[in-house]
Amino acid sequence: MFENMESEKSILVASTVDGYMRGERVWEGPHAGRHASQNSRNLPLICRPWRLWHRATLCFAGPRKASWRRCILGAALIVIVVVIYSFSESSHRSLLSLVRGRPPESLFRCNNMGNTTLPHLRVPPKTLENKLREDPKVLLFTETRYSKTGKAITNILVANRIKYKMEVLGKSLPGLTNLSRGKYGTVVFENFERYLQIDPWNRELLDKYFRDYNVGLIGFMPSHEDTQNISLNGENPVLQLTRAGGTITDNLLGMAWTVFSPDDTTYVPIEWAYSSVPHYSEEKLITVVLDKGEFDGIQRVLFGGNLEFWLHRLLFLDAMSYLSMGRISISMDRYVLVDIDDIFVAKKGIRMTADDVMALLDSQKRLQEMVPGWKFNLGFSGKYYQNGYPEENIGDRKLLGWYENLYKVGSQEHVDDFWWFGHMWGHTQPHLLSPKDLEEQMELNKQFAMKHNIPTDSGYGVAPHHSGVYPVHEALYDVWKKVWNVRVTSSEEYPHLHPARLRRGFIHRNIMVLPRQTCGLFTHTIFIDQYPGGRNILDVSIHGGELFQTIVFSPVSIFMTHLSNYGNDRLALYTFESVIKFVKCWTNLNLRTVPPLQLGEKYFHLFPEERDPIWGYPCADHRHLEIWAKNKSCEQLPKFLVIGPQKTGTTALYTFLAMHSAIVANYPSPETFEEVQFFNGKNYYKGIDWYMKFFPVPANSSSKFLFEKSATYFEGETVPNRVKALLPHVITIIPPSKRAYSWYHHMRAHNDLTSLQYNFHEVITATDKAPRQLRTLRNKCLIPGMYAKHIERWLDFFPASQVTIIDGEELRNDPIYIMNDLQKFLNIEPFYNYTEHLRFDKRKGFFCQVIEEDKTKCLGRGKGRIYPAMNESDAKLLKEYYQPYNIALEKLLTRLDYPVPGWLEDELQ
Ligand SMILES: Nc1ncnc2c1ncn2[C@@H]1O[C@H](COP(=O)(O)OS(=O)(=O)O)[C@@H](OP(=O)(O)O)[C@H]1O
Repeated sequence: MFENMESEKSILVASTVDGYMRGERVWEGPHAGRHASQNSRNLPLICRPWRLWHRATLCFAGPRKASWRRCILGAALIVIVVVIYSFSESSHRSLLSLVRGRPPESLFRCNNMGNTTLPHLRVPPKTLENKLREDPKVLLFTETRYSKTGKAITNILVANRIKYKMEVLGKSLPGLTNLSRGKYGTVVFENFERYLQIDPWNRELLDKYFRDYNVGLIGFMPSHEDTQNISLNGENPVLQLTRAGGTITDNLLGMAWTVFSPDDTTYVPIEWAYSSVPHYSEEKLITVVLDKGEFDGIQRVLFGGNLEFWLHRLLFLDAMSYLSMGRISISMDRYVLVDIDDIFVAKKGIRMTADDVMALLDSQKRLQEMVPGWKFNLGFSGKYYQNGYPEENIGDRKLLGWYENLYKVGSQEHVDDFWWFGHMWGHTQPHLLSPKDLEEQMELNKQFAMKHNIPTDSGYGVAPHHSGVYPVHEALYDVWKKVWNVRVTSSEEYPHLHPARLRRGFIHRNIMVLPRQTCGLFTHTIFIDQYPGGRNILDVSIHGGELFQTIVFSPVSIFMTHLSNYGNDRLALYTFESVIKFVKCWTNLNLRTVPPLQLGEKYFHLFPEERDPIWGYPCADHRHLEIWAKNKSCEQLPKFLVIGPQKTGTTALYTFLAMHSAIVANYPSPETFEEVQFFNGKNYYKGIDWYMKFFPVPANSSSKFLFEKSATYFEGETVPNRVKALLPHVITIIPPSKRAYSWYHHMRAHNDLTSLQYNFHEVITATDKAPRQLRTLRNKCLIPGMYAKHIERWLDFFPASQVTIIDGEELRNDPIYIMNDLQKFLNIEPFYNYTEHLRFDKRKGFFCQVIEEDKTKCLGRGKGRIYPAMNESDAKLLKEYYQPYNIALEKLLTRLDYPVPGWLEDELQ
């Protein structure tokens, strides 16, 4: 094979030079080679040595034999030009041969690949009555929030999307009062000693929980001693752990590791892992042991140390699966797709030659043997086709199959060997183009694809530098759909580049955005001996390190690589063949590759909760800012929100705020009663560009406080999380409990049929058997008044310092005091003295805006309606209904250092 490639290479060099000698673009069509070489004047620099060589040959064989002096001079010139050229272009490539060093080969040899039938995940026995709840969590006891092993554990849990609850112990021992019934599938002690130190009463409680729910324990031994004697009953030690092995009862029937020692401990496999994998030279081996629970009926997996060694991380996952009877298990399927971006884009000298293309194809075949369906996914920018050195231009053509099928147009075999997607015609970032230019560029790339028989129906697209995918540039989504019918893309930037394990997907306007991973190779990491930090860094990543763990911990991985990683030292081939081999050797995972569209569907089938995006604040991440259109500014986003709930005086607050010269309210939305209502409901899916249109474009000099009020935000389940990601501040206000009554009359005033059909009493006393519309009305009437519950949800996302709670009754009765106070909370300048601008209007019965000396402007008829007072029995009923919520509210306000409103005291009497 190697010999064939060599001979092929020499032919290719000759063909290229010949093509350029003709002064044409070579191999554009089947008959391109037929013209005689007439036009050799305007040769590119690269071909000059060839001309000199041609001259030199005349010394010996030409019709006009030159003098010997001229010949020697000519020869010397050739040598000088070649040497200078070779060195000036690249220290790694020489002009005539483009010969490079040998690409690296995998150092790792797997002893058992393909020879072992690996044990599979232990499924919960069907006969056993398993009392664990569905969707159990892990309960993790850590020493501090930042302890090393604790962090390693949470990183693994987060990467695998395993739910957990963390209890930071500090100096105390575990409080077991909040052990929810059957909720935890496994309990993990970052320091196993803490478990042993629990007082007998609490220990019995915890052990009972383990037994009742068939839950096991994972513990890590602190590393201060080499030998630990573990006594489970406080008397005779039943386990002796040493950091060089274990005197243990059994080993795990896990899913991830493949070799079991003959004497039933993990010592041998771990020793083998340490010794067979390059780069790991630990002095002491840490073993993992299983206590089968024969002593007290509780199964425990104990790690003799931390999780630094890669194999232990797999064992940890296995242990959780085993101890939770399979409930906390991750799937065994892993989908891996490798994108090669920048096809045709790389600069001269670091592009792929024909040899590189053959190596890519050979590697693809080898990968297919390990991973069914493996195909590289090529993203091209047609503008740079044939833009390299001659040998590289042959590489370009070879990717498309032109060379071998010179006389068979339309049968470009290599085109079909790969999957293809459009990158961008000139590799320009979409946010830098006008929508019209963007469309033109995409059209050009598509025309290019059609001309070269590249398939255009993959439904996948990738934007250069991820620009426009996230933060979303709507024009990109529009044009992608229009020109390419793109339905799936990928980005490293959502929600942020770092940390990589937290990258997630979302769907926007029916385009699936998948998280993309880096494999440690970038456009300029192309030679193994120049790998940043040394080759060892890449090799560690492959052999159990970051890259290996990315594949193991994410069911779907799309890797980003570039054309240059497949030329030069072909580092991408080395990297992927090595890591796939390593994964196959050490795990039972089923590796697969499917085309991007299928991959997208798979991803959101696995993680449906990720479909909905959470729009982040673009200015908090400098990378996002760089790929956000220059005409956009975070100054066009509100600085705070008035979030409701409805009927608590929010319109009065909104109006009074907007009176301030430094505060600017949103433009009214005609669709939703003037409120924007972005963070709840469907508007959120329109994206932040849509949202920003409700606010004035900031003038350079102004530092206005933009805000909006949507009374529907308060009780929306998803709202606090969405607001937190986008806006730095939020305020909320609190109304009296009679808001339910006000809301009911508001609905009647808006001719809501159900509220007209049923009286207030019928609404608030409707049971769950009542007609659906009545139940909906009842819920909307009553649920927002459970203030404590909703405010607690907001406080899960915001520090209390970013939330202010305003007493709605006070706002109504003394708005001047409230507004002056609020200005201080929001740090708004200049100070606006509301004393001069608000006045009580006797006719309206409320405070109104002072327009002139003797003139006020009040809120419209819809605010401060006149309706009969609530009857006493309903008031009593509601008082009882809201009592537990009001008690919780009183506690909450006291905790947050707010005065308890008078109306709340009344309610609680
Ligand atoms: N200054 C002033 N003028 C008029 N109304 C005032 C004022 N301050 C507070 N309120 C009370 O605000 C209640 C309406 O609340 P909202 O504006 O939040 O209602 S809405 O959700 O926007 O429909 C409204 O409720 P109703 O009395 O039931 O109409 C008022 O009691």
